[in-house]
Amino acid sequence: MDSIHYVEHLLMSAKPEHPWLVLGGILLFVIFQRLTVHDPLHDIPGPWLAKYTSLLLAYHARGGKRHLYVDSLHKKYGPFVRITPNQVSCAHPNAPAVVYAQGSASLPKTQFYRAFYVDGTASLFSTQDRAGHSSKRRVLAHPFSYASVRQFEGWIRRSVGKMASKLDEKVRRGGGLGINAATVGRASGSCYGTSQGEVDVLMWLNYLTVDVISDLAFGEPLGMLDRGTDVIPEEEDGGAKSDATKRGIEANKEYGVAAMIDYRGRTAAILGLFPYLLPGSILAPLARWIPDPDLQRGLQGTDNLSKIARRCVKHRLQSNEVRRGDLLDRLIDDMRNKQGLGQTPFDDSSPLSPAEMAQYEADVVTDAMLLLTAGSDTTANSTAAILFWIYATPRVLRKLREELDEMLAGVAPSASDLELVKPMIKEADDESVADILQIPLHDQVKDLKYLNAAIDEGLRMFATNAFGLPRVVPEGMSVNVEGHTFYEGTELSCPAYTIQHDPAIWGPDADTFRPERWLEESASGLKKHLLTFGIGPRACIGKNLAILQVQILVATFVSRYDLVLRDPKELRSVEGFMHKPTDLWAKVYLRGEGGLME
Ligand code: HEM
Repeated sequence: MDSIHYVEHLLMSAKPEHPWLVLGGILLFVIFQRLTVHDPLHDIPGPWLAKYTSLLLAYHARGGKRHLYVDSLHKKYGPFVRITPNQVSCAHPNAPAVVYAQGSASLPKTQFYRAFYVDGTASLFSTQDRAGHSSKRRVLAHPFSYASVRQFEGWIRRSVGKMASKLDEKVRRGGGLGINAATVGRASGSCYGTSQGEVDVLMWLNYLTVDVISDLAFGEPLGMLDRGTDVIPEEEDGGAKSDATKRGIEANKEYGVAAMIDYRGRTAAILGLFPYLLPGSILAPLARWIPDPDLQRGLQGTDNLSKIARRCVKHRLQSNEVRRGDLLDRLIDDMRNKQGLGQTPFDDSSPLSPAEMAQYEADVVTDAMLLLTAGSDTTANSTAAILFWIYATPRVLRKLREELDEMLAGVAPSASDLELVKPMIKEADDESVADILQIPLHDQVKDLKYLNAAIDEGLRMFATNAFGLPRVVPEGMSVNVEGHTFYEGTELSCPAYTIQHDPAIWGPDADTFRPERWLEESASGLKKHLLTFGIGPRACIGKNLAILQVQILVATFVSRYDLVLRDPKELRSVEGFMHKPTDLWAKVYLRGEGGLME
């Protein structure tokens, strides 16, 4: 046994109290080192403890309000604040262009992202080095181009149509919506108070987006909308469930998919601040000993999600199903091409060795799981936040309805529109065709000015991506941000929430939801300050898919439903890696049938 494995073995077999001794030792060592070695960030202000340890930031990350904490630091110390021994938060309006620069000036991701490795494998998202990232990004760039994403519109509208049909049916039955409100494992597990006559709209958006992305990335919807819950049930009917459900069994007994994604993000947001606890470090096994149930749920969530992804990918690799042209097909195609395999079937005659097949599968699984985790709750949370702001601001709701009514009046999607949704027609039964037809076409809504302004404004106000995404100055390089020079090893981040609420950029009404600001003459310079999807070479690759869904969803809700929000004054939220509403409880009525004045 070599020394690394020996230490790993010792840690794995240590009693629970020993890791704390190790952690304490590490902390003392770090403080000693900081006191004796030259500190290149000595002139950057910030809380004194941040000079020595990331614990203070981790404490606020654990509380789910890191962005508000960092925002308060900027209010106190100015645009540059030291938030950990190595990291400077840069809230100057010009900072994002440098920190997230393109080309040779681009800065790689920090070690923080190792918190997202799956079974030791880096995904497109968590790959740190620039070259490795570029080659992975090339693989997925085409499937996520606008032209490709348009081909998924049929699948998306089928799921949105199914969601609308379910909501309609329950609303028509009367008594409002309280369906499955108490289901264990719903999203962040944060449902509160009574559900009488109300529905948590956020949960339905989660069912929808998990179904959409599993349809595109795993080959079929995971059946959340059908069941009205995102908990994949245990075997209960002797095998009558869908294949996808069967493949999820055992992987998801306690929490819903949204909850697993949520806990995973929260855990990564904390562990990512301590690289020596992350995969690749010999101390990584210690993370499993930290006595924090939420943190352990996050680690378990990653294991469970990767099990679901692995089963779905394996099923596709081994099946002789007709190609669907979905993201999974494309991931598999690209990997096969890269390995010069063409369409060789994956059976006993495969030219691959078992080890090669295992690596091949691990890569596809990691990216399929990335798509599920990066592409589902982000879209649901952003849509929920936008709907909150729209329904909480009656003036905006009225204006938006005028615009939508004019566009949709008399031009409801017809059978000929099915041309646009061809890719899924061969799979559609009469019921799902009827569902699809009640949903606005992307072509009808994509260029609506006020709709898009309301979406941008909702994303600005809520900031789904709220804390600063960290980048590191690489070896041999230095970076100048507004007169401050940062040297190799320094981590830089731009706090999206703070920048998106900066009165110097947005004016004195920066904290007001006012879509009109995006339509004014001065608006042309604003887009670069909206960091929702990130900017630069690591910006969101799924933006086209996300925007397409958000536009269709917001148009569907606004033109179809009245939502009477339980609390129009506050959208409660929690932050892990992403910032998300905890819920969106509302009484739901068909438009004009109750609740809201037109
Ligand atoms: C409104 C919804 C979404 C938001 C707010 C969002 C936000 C972001 C942000 C801020 C990043 C940069 C992260 C970083 O630098 O650490 C990112 C990256 C990424 N997103 Fe999204 N995203 C959304 C939807 C999607 C969708 C639908 C998908 C795909 C199905 C997706 C896939 C990805 C991937 C693969 C990356 C990593 C890209 C890379 O490193 O090259 N996202 N997203």
